[in-house]
Amino acid sequence: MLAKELRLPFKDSDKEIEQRTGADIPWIFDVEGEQGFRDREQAMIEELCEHDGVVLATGGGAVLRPANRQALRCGGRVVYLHTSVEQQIERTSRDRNRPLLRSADPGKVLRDLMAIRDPLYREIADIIIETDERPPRLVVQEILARLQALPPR
Ligand SMILES: Nc1ncnc2c1ncn2[C@@H]1O[C@H](COP(=O)(O)OP(=O)(O)O)[C@@H](O)[C@H]1O
Ligand SMILES: O=C(O)C1=C[C@@H](OP(=O)(O)O)[C@@H](O)[C@H](O)C1
Repeated sequence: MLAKELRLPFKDSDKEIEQRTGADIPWIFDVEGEQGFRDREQAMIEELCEHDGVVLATGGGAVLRPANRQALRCGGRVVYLHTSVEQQIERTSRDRNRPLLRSADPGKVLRDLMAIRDPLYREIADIIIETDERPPRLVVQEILARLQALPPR
């Protein structure tokens, strides 16, 4: 939706990894482990951040590696779509495609992940937007307005 408004191509790093490997992400986690997936993710993010004029969506763990944070910062503006853990639990409860959430207590996993990742997202974000109880259309409008208000780099 954002890419359409900005008239830019949209890239999803997870989808690109799946297309290139011909395997889905749960399969990559099963066969290569999380580190194997993270290596593929890092290579993909470094490649995609070199493109100009692209809206890039990453997986939620992309901020973990310093190399990814640097590539994302250098590549353009970074927007952190903040969602409370309560909403994350609700939004992911019917989704079986997230290997890290295959747990007896996905709420605890999400709380633990958020404690580690939230400061990392904040470290690199140019813009932080609250998405709880706000439809995607409003979130996109706010991103557009806040991008326009940023001083040039
Ligand atoms: N602002 C929003 N309001 C309601 N539901 C949302 C909103 N943003 C995303 N969702 C839903 O939450 C789920 C996870 O969103 P997704 O974009 O896949 O997150 P991520 O890529 O960060 O894992 C999807 O079902 C999506 O439709
Ligand atoms: O949070 C994570 O570490 C991950 C999130 C996933 O992407 P989404 O954020 O799109 O679910 C995907 O990259 C992989 O399963 C790891």
